[in-house]
Amino acid sequence: MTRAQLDKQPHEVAAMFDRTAKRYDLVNDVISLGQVRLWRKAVAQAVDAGPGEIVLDLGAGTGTSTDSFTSLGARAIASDFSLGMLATGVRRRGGNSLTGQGVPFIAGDALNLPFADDAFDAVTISVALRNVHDTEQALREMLRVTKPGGKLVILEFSHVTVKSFDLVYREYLMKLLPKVAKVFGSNDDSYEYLAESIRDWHDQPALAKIIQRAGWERVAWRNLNLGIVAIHRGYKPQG
Ligand SMILES: C[S@@+](CC[C@H](N)C(=O)[O-])C[C@H]1O[C@@H](n2cnc3c(N)ncnc32)[C@H](O)[C@@H]1O
Repeated sequence: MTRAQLDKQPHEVAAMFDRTAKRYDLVNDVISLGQVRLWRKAVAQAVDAGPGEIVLDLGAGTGTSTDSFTSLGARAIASDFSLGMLATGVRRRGGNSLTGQGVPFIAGDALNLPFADDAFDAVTISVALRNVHDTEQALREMLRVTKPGGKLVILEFSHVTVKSFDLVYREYLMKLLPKVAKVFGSNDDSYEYLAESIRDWHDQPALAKIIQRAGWERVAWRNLNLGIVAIHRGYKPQG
């Protein structure tokens, strides 16, 4: 378990996201310099879910990550344990948590999902696995609720692969990012935690090993923006 995960208990993580919920998407756009929109498109392409398929977006927050799947015709469910993030997403879609623009918002803990076995064609989690207290248990739960042969797609901050750029990026991450986030409305330690949790997170091969250990097969990854983020993919064994 990483240092940042050790420092914050699950209820503290949920409370932190409750506090940042209203400004979350704006701050995300600003601190990623708009790149988050491209990352979401790449995730939707990796999930590649068509009409009739059902996708679980875990740690979905306000549901912005979920929208990229419904725009391709799939059905998608947004699930998260921060009621503040879910409520913000529901409000933006006109108020009904079960029918708001076709995306149901379901409160649930990634470590103990409120869904049946083999329920989803694909399970995905965007910039949220890092925040879950027990990475491997979350990956096992995702495996349980995915249909045999179904897909896992993870978007997560990762490790920059070009050394000279890594030095610049780390300066931005640890010094500038928390300051920029504060200007746009975050007035607590949430974005210091964000920066630390990114710095302390597994690199690409280490995360791939954890995914395999949890039972997924054919695990592979693709770097975006020189490894600032990576998309990991895996499949649930057929039988
Ligand atoms: C950085 S946000 C990502 C939101 C969204 N996926 C996106 O791409 O914008 C991380 C989310 O993970 C959620 N989260 C963290 N641990 C969780 C857990 N154990 N169960 C469910 N959600 C969790 C937080 O509440 C938060 O909304």
